[in-house]
Amino acid sequence: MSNKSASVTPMMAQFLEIKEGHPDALLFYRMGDFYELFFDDAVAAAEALDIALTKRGKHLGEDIPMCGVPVHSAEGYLLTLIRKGFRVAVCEQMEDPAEAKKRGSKAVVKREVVRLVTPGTLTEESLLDARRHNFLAAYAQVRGQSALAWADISTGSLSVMTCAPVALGPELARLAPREVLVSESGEGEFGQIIEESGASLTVLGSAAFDSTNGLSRMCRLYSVESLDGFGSFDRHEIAALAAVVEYLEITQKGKLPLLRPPVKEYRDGAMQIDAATRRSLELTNSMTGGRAGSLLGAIDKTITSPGARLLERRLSAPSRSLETVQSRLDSVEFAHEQPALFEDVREALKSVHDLDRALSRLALDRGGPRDMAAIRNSIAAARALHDLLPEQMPDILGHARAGLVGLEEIGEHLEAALVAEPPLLTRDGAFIAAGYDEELDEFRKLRDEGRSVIAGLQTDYAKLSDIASLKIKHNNVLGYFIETTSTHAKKMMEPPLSETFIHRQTTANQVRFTTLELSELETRILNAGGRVLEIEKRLYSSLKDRILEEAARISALARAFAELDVISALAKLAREEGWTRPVVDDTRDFEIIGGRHPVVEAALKKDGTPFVANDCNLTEQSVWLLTGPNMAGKSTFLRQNALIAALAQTGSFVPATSAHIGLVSQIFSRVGASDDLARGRSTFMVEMVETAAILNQADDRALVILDEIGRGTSTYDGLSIAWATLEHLHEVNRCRSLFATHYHELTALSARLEGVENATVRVKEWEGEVVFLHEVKRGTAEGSYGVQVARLAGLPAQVVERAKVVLEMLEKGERETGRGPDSLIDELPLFSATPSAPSPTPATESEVEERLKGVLPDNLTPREALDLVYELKALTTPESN
Ligand SMILES: Nc1ncnc2c1ncn2[C@@H]1O[C@H](COP(=O)(O)OP(=O)(O)OP(=O)(O)O)[C@@H](O)[C@H]1O
Repeated sequence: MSNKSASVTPMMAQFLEIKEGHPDALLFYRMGDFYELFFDDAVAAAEALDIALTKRGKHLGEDIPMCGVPVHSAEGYLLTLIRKGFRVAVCEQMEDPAEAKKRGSKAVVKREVVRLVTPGTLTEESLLDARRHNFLAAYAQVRGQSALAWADISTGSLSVMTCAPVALGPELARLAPREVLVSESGEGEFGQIIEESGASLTVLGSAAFDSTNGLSRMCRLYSVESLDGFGSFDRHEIAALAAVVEYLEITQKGKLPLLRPPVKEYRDGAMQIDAATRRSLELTNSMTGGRAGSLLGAIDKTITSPGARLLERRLSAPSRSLETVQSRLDSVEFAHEQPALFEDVREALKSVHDLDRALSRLALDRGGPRDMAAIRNSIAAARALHDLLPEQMPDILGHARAGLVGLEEIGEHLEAALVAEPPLLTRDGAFIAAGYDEELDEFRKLRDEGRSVIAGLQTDYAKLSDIASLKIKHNNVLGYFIETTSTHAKKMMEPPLSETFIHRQTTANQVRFTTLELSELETRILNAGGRVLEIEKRLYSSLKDRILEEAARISALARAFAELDVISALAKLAREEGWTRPVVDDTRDFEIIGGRHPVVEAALKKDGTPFVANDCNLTEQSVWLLTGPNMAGKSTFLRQNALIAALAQTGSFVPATSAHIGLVSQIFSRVGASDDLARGRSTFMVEMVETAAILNQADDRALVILDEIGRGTSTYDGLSIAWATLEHLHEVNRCRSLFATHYHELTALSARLEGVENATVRVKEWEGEVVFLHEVKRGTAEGSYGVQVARLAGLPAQVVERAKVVLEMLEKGERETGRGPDSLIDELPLFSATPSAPSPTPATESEVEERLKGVLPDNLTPREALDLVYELKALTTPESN
């Protein structure tokens, strides 16, 4: 494709040259109202977008494949392409085609790539999920130390954290960045981890990660001599930050977004939750991927998008600082106690906009008047909120309140400058309010009221000439002109009137004139529209500068809104759902009374089924060994306790009657492993890898939840692994754990291990059926009821009956002979030879009843009656067929 030949048209030559600079992006080549794509780009885009592939001219004797998308609807196509993993280089026309023509008929319009659109660098509202962050991250290693930096250019946040390679996976799982940068040398080691996190991987040259150049790049960005004012950053952290900034410069073509100073985060500041735990707890995403069905989905009552993003950040990283947790809880409690006041706060928040994203678009010149109006309206809302809130409030609320003021001046300025409901784009003007700029008002008057200005002039001239019939008219040849009948020609063309009126044309009955004033007026009217636009654009630009000067304060306002939103949302949730404030302290206690699983509870509520609350106490005995039949509610119980801990340390009230939680450092949860075919691991292998991670990492402040460890292998192997794992947790990790198992043999361990308590989820047997009570009680399960549960699931009656027989024999055999299943198997009669066990409640009963219901005995012939008897017999005893 880069092979140029003499037959290449100038335009194609330009295309090829630009494309050469962006080999791994689709090139959106602007041609008038379309972005055109050529060659392989066209083929790939046409398929991805499901649009027609055509051709345009020839290159080296071959047709050039082409497709195109209209500029006005390009965003939708961009979104599809980005979602499908492409990156797009947007190449614009940098001059008016008329300019190019001046250089000769063959001259090509100047074009340049103005932006590279990649998953991590989106800013358009339509391309972003308002309630989620869009992070771009970079992972750097300098002299054996590593750091992860991440930015959301749509909000301007930039953070960095020292992050050893083992922590990379968990941190990526927490942040869920859309795109991660690594250096060429890091690709081999980290590429897979990054891709497994779901992010798109971008490899940059090592120079982008150079910490010395990086430091000066960062200093230039913030116009400072050193970064010390923002905190102390190590070389590897600077390298990661600098790579993010470098990449933004590359993709935004030098136009840097408004990045706030970098914030240094510490891994041990937050509860550590690895990727598998996040998945199994469904903290912020459900198993199926979305917010719906996740804990976040169930608890999010925020009103604003920045509030939703803050809540997600908090819930993704529950705090490990007692001070932070208490302070958040104090604020939620305050809001909880004043429902009326905080309903008003929520009402006021409805007129608050996404300030961070508006600011970012303005800074990147992708904004518009509506972004300014968003800032204006939000400042007005801030004032209203400030008036609502009392002076004396807990810290976080107090700080938020203080952040609501200080922008009055710019607020008033924007009130005066902008119309109430400005249009989206600057292109067509009409967003600056009347009375803001005299010159603009005048030009608008000329443009809009041109006719009446002219009508006024007509009256003036009629008076001056004393010709009542004098008219000012307009045609396309002359433009505006003054017209009188021929009878007045002489008078008009003689002094003193000829000093004012200049003769233009004489027709059969009329004479036409102009005046200096009229032609000036005409030029002004003609230019007025253009001038109006020009002035509006100039004013837009100076308003934008004013806003950007206040960016730091506007960001602080945005944070204040988000904080108020999160706190009032959590308070509302607690009130509506009857949640309580947890006691969080520095102990290793863990006692939940009447705990509930918020997501399962909400799902049950829809069917009108009540959720059974359950207690959990790991204070005395730190390990609970939970047995109970399938479907009894073990997984729900396990998860709910982990979720309650996460919620408490997020700073939220919790779904329980009371909760006492000693700060949890890490949560590990393995609930129902699944295959990881992509990595070539079986269910069992995944489970073992994950169990290994827990046993190697859990410290004595961890909370570990293990569900049916070892079920993916043979009974004895599984039992032994579960046994040893439980012992290790108890003796070595010494953490608080909930351990659910089907191996009833394990319950014997509680007698030997002091810190192990048996618990079970109760069921009742009623008329041969299991009834789930969902109640967790200390003690061991009486049976496993697996066969009964299988029947509930609709397993064919024959299979259920057969399973019962096998089970009975196995149990009996083991009891009486102490032999294992292998030796018993030979003694079991084969399936076909099984005596038909009378079923207490045959599954076919209803079929018989149904068949009988449709029979009218009086209408049956003897032969039909006999057939019916055979038919019914067949239905009740299928084995005899
Ligand atoms: N406390 C509860 N109150 C009411 N219903 C519950 C409760 N706990 C669980 N359930 C219901 O029981 C269903 C099964 O729960 P869960 O998946 O926790 O069972 P399990 O014992 O882990 O089963 P398995 O061993 O088969 O995985 C849930 O989907 C829910 O509908």
